[in-house]
Amino acid sequence: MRTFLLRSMASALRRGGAPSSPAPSSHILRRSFSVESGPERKVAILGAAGGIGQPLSLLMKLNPLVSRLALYDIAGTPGVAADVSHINTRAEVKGYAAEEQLGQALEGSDLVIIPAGVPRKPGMTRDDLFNINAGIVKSLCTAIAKYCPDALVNMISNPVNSTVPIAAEVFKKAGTYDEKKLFGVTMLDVVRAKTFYAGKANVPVSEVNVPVVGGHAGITILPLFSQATPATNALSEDDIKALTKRTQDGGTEVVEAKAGKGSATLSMAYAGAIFADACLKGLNGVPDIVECSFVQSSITELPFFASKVRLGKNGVEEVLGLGTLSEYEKQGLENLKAELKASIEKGIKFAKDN
Ligand SMILES: NC(=O)C1=CN([C@@H]2O[C@H](COP(=O)(O)OP(=O)(O)OC[C@H]3O[C@@H](n4cnc5c(N)ncnc54)[C@H](O)[C@@H]3O)[C@@H](O)[C@H]2O)C=CC1
Ligand SMILES: O=C([O-])CC(=O)C(=O)O
Repeated sequence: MRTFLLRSMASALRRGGAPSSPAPSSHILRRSFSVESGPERKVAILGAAGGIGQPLSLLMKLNPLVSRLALYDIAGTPGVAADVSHINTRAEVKGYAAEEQLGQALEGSDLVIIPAGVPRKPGMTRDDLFNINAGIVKSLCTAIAKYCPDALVNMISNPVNSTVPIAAEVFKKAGTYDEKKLFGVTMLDVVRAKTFYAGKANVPVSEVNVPVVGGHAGITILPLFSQATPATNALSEDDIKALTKRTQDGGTEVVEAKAGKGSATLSMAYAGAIFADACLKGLNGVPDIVECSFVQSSITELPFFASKVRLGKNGVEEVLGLGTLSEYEKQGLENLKAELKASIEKGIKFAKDN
């Protein structure tokens, strides 16, 4: 079944003179998002009025798998919720503006997406956000444990390498931890790796796949271009090194370009919406949904690690292995472990001490 959204976008394009069949944007959306509806699914976005939260709220409102959309923020929610609620798609939108409404926002959620917290400014690392964002994530996860302990959680707030372990500890303390349900969103690294690879290898970007493993900060981001598809012989070792560095520094590239006005928001909202869609498809029993995410893992000696993950009715169905790595990638894997381990331990210690 095509959604109203797809039909109306297609007809809008036709009105604008674009070829009537196939409509390019409906094609794009078909590739990126679900076009089927399905069972009732409630999604809550915490931090919904922020730079990521607003476009993410829009994209989740366009997703036909969502029947209820709860938008929560400590500032600016009513305006965003009223605005998004006028869009004539399936999801019924409600805004929740103050801390005492957080419980209502969360109750009955199947999926909670967290882009709440401060973003970087030029010169900062993601870890510089720890002092503020750790406390925000901890209090939001405490509420999730209380009001929707069975929901899947998509953690966007940085530093992801620490905020995911914080969330795990909070859930453990509350007795609600299920490692299958907690995801660090590293999808933007995949989105970037695909875009940069397609440009350099001169292959159609819509066909590209590149796994990105490790974590979500600097050298902990490890794109596996040796496994990129479609494969190409056109790239030299130097090209691969440059692509790897650009993927690792993608966030900083945006922070610098925004020159003090925040970090990636639009591309992150896109990546977050794609990942949330994959989680919902998994919950709905769609087979063979595989995306990269930072999850509890035993594929290396580190307790959390990003890799390909098969999604299913309970969240993580299977954490997939790393596959065959090139010598350069093997080195990258060894190089990232110390930093990733320290970030994970910092998150665990914070949650235990606070
Ligand atoms: N995982 C990833 O790949 C990426 C992660 N990020 C991270 O996402 C986070 C958000 O970034 P932006 O949206 O650009 O920031 P922003 O400052 O534009 O928005 C953050 C929103 O969170 C809200 N907020 C703060 N404390 C809250 C609380 N206790 N409860 C609910 N809402 C609260 C604020 O009111 C604000 O609306 C940052 O930590 C950023 O580093 C950004 C890009 C990519
Ligand atoms: O770089 C940042 O601070 C935001 C982020 O995580 C990204 O864009 O990958």
